[in-house]
Amino acid sequence: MILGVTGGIASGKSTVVALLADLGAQVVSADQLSRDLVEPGQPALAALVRRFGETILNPDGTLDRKGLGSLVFADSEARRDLEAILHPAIAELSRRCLHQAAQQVGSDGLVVYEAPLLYEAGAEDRVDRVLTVTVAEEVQLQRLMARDQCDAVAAQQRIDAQMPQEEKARRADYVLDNSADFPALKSKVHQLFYQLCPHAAQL
Ligand SMILES: CC(C)(COP(=O)(O)OP(=O)(O)OC[C@H]1O[C@@H](n2cnc3c(N)ncnc32)[C@H](O)[C@@H]1O)[C@@H](O)C(=O)NCCC(=O)NCCS
Ligand SMILES: Nc1ncnc2c1ncn2[C@@H]1O[C@H](COP(=O)(O)OP(=O)(O)OP(=O)(O)O)[C@@H](O)[C@H]1O
Repeated sequence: MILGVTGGIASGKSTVVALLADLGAQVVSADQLSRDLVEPGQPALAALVRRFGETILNPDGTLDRKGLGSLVFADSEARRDLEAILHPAIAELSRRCLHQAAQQVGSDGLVVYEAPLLYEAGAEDRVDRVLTVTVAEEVQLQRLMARDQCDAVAAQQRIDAQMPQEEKARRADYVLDNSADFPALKSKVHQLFYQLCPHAAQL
């Protein structure tokens, strides 16, 4: 079974996925794959430089993620161009990684595909079921500002660049709200895991 985990920015996807990994799930992360694809020497990085110019590079030739982020979250046309370059490559690589992970865990195991833009990118067909992680709006803003050390304007721009979380929740098979504390989240994640993998409870 491949479970897609999605949700708004800073909703707690990575936190949920880390808990599932502790329980034995194999994880494929779209965010991580998108980072791997823009390492120096990769064709996607060269395509980004052609579109956005050398100023998106740090002096050592790596991608200036903060700089590119400030650019694309303030300009939806630039964001669409970035996605047109990266999403097809993420799609191809994630399909390969998911296939490999599914073979590794076997028929009783759980593979998790962490993908913030699962619905926006039309990636539902890569997974069997979808879990949306939600969080109260004011908690989301606070957690995002604290984690990324950004102001409310920059945080809100990123939130607004994604499909509303209510829509992600409406489309999902499972919804976990993460507005409360870590122990509350952990208990919800464990419950869901044993529902998805009942055999694991007997181990
Ligand atoms: C714009 C970039 C350079 C900013 O890098 P940065 O290190 O600051 O952020 P990071 O990659 O860790 O992303 C943090 C979160 O931002 C959100 N986010 C990222 N890209 C997008 C996007 N195109 N649209 C909406 N939200 C996005 C996601 O919730 C993601 O989890 C980077 O996010 C990027 O290359 N994005 C394009 C690829 C993409 O769509 N990735 C997200 C899903 S695979
Ligand atoms: N229940 C919780 N209580 C307090 N803080 C939390 C809780 N869950 C997550 N956090 C914190 O909120 C921030 C966002 O969580 P996390 O990074 O897991 O979100 P995400 O959905 O993966 O974000 P992104 O979309 O940017 O990848 C992190 O700093 C995390 O430690």
